[in-house]
Formats: sequence, structure tokens, C-alpha cells
Amino acid sequence: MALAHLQFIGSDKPNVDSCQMVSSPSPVILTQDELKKIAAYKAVEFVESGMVLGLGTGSTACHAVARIGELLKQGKLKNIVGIPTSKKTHEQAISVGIPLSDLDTYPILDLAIDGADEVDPYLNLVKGRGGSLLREKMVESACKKFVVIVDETKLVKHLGGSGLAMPVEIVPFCWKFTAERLRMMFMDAGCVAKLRRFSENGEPFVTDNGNYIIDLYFEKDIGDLKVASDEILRLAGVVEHGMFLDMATTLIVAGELGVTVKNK
Ligand SMILES: O=C(CO)[C@H](O)[C@H](O)COP(=O)(O)O
Repeated sequence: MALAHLQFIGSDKPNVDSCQMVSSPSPVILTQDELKKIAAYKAVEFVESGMVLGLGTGSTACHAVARIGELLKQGKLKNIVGIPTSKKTHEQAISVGIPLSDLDTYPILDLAIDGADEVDPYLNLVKGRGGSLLREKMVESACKKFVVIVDETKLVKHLGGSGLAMPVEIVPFCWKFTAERLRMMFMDAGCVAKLRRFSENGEPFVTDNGNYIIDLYFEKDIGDLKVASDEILRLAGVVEHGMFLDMATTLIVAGELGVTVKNK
């Protein structure tokens, strides 16, 4: 089975042993959004009637939420309870008719489906470029199964190695102090720490929890991810970070050559 298309950026030898190609190569060039939709629809095949579902946030996860709503309307799924990971997903889920609840009522979920910003070969993730990392981490760490859905541009060899942001949610109080502490923590990796702002008015981006986000950019590899994770979480002022280590149980990747499902 040809799996050469499942490339982790910068990887010499992608770990694809446990991958399964589930659709044949398509002769059509698909847009990134079409690929996201394909991955999302594939993930919804894991959903069964009666499940309590974690509903992710972002442009990929919204295809899954829409599809679940569609299947509920068609009567192909029944008795679904959704636990949304953001206010935006809450609104979308209501609009497509998914009954909602929360973690207080359902502390254990059957399955969560969500996108990611980066995925490494061990299914560790960077999430939160959409700003919902805290609720996503709370919901997805309470799931028996966590299915991550991405298009193939999200595959990386090392987290933080794509040159894009590694988000950290912090309290607004003295945010410059916290940003500087984070920068110093990863000085050896050439870290730049930037407060996320709304592009329209330059005001700080505020999360659903009333917090700010510091986006970390690295010039070099940050080394052991668990060590980095623990160190960030020990810093007073930090609420949560966007590294989701050892949480995903299944990865669905849509690429120009088809869809691949990889189980951990
Ligand atoms: O973590 C997230 C939001 O906080 C998203 O899942 C992540 O940013 C991926 O988004 P998209 O599916 O739009 O590429």
C-alpha cells in the first residue's frame, strides 16, 4: 500500500507503520478546505448514536459539527450529546440542532473530534491558534477517544518547528512580565513572545475565558516537549499552553492522494 504521501514536514522517514489508507488517490486537485471537510466527514464515521461528544473548534472541526447536525436531522444518529470547546462551537452546534451539555454533567466523554495546528509523528499536537486551547484541553482530556482531523499541511517533524505560533493562554494581569518570562524560558531556542492582538483594531485578543494569548515563535527545536510543557505550566500567570501531548488516539489526514487514518 502506497503511503508515501503521509509526510511529516522535515521528516526523513515518516512513521507510517500503523497507518491505513482509506480512500484511493483522487485525480482532482482539492482546496485545503475541501481536504479539511474530507477528514472531518471521515471522523464522523466514528460517531455512534447515544454518544457524548467533544465538539472541537476551528475551520476543520466546524465541518464535523455540521455533519453531525446533518446526520441527526436525517435520523441516522440519535441521542447525541455535544460538549462544545468554545462559544463559537456552542453557537454552531445549537444552529445545527445538536443537544448540548457540559463537563460538570458529563465528566467522561465517548469521543472528541477536533482539528490541530501541528501534528508530530507521535500524534502530539499544537492547538490554540484559534484561541480555544483551554476549553479544548479540558474537554479532550476527558474523552475516551480523541480523533484529530487535519489536512496534510499540518504534519511536522517537531512541534514548534513550523515557524508558526505556539500559543500560551495567560491571565491579563501584568502580561508583559509573563511574556518576558516565557521568552527567557526558551531563549536558547531563539524564542520570540508576542501578545496576540485583533488585526482590526490592535486590541489584545481575549479568549472565551477572559484571558490573553502569548504566541511563542521558535528559531530552533525546543527539545523535550514534556519538560517544556511542565516548565510553562509552573510559571505563575500561565493558565494553559497549546501543546497537547499524548492525548490524541487517532489521526485522520486528508491529502491530495487520499485519506489516511493512523491509530496510536
Ligand atoms: O486549536 C484550534 C482552535 O483553538 C484549532 O483546532 C486549530 O487552530 C486548527 O484550526 P483549523 O481547523 O481552522 O486549521
